[in-house]
Amino acid sequence: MTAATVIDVQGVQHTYGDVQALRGVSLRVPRGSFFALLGPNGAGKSTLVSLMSTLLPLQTGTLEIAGLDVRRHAAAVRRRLGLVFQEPSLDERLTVLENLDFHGRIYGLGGRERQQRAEHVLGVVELGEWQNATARILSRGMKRRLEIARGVMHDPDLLILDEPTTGLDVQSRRAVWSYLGALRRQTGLSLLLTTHQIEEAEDADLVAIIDRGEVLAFGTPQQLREGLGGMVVTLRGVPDDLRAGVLEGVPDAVVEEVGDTLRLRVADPAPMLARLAPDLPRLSGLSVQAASLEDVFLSLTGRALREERVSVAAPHVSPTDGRGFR
Ligand SMILES: Nc1ncnc2c1ncn2[C@@H]1O[C@H](COP(=O)(O)OP(=O)(O)OP(=O)(O)O)[C@@H](O)[C@H]1O
Repeated sequence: MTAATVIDVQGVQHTYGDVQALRGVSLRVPRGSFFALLGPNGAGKSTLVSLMSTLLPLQTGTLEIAGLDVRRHAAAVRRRLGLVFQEPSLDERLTVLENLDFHGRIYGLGGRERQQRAEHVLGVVELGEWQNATARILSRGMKRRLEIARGVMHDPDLLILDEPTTGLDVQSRRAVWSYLGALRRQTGLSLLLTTHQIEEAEDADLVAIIDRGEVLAFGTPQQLREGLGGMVVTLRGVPDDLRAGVLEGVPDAVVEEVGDTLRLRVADPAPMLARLAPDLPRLSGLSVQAASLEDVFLSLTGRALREERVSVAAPHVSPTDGRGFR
C-alpha cells in the first residue's frame, strides 16, 4: 500500500460463531477521501469499522490504515484514527474542555499541545464559548459536535463516524456536516461514514454499498448511478384501471410501489410517456429523474434501504439485469 491510501482492506472475512458477518471484503480508499459505507442494519458495517479500529481482532485477510497493518501496529493505527460512535460517549460530569483534555492525555499529548488543540477544535465546531460548561447541559447537536471535536483532538488521519447524525434534527445535521467539511478543508482529514441514509452517502467521494457481509458496489456516487443507467419515472395518484396498463407497457422496468405511486426505472422513458400521454391528466403528479443511489441499492439487493417505505413489484423486475435480484 502506498501512503496515498488511507484504508486498504483485502479479502477480509469475519465470523461470530456461526454468523458470517463479512464475506471477503476488499476496498482501497485514497487519503483525503470522504468515504461512505452504505448498508442496512446487519450488513456488516460495524464489524468492518471495529476491525479497522482494532476493537476486534482480524481473523482473515489484511487491513491497513494509513499504511499501518492492524495486526502488527495496532497501537499506531489507533493513534491515526478518530472515532465518533452512534451512542453518546462523553463524560457528562466533565466540562467541554475537560472532555477534550482527558482525551488528549490518553493520546499522550503534552499540556501545551492539549490546550492548543482543544482551542483549535472547539473553534472549528463553534463551541469555544461553552468550554467551561458541563457536558450534561449541552443539546444533543452540541454534544455531537463536541464528540467530533474530541475525535480530531489528536489530529488523526481518518475520522470514523458511525451513523453520526442519528437522532439529530435537520439543523443540527447540517451543522455537523458543515463542521466536518471545514475540518476536511483545513487538515485533509479522511472521513469514513457508516450510514443507512442515502442522502448522506450522495455527498461522499466514494461509496461502498454493503449488504449481508459483501461489498456489492464501490465507486463514486456518479459512477454507481451511471453504472445503473436509465431514468426513474415517478407517477403519483395512478388510478387502479391505469396501473396494469402502465406496468404491461414496460416489462423490463424495475418497479416500486407505494400506495398509488409507481416508481419505474426504465432505459428510455420517452416511449412510455408518449403511450401514457392521453392519461397523464388523470395523474396527480409526474417526474422524470436520473437514477439515485437508492435505485442503485434497490437494483443490487432487491430491497429498498428503507424497507418500510417501499415494496417492490417483483414480477416486473428485469430478469436480464446483470446485477440481479435475490
Ligand atoms: N457480537 C456479535 N455476536 C454475534 N453476531 C453478531 C455480533 N455482532 C454482529 N453480529 C452479526 O453480524 C452481522 C453484521 O452485523 P454488524 O453489526 O456488523 O452490521 P451493521 O451493518 O453495522 O448493522 P447495524 O447498523 O445494525 O449495527 C449481523 O448478522 C449481526 O447480527
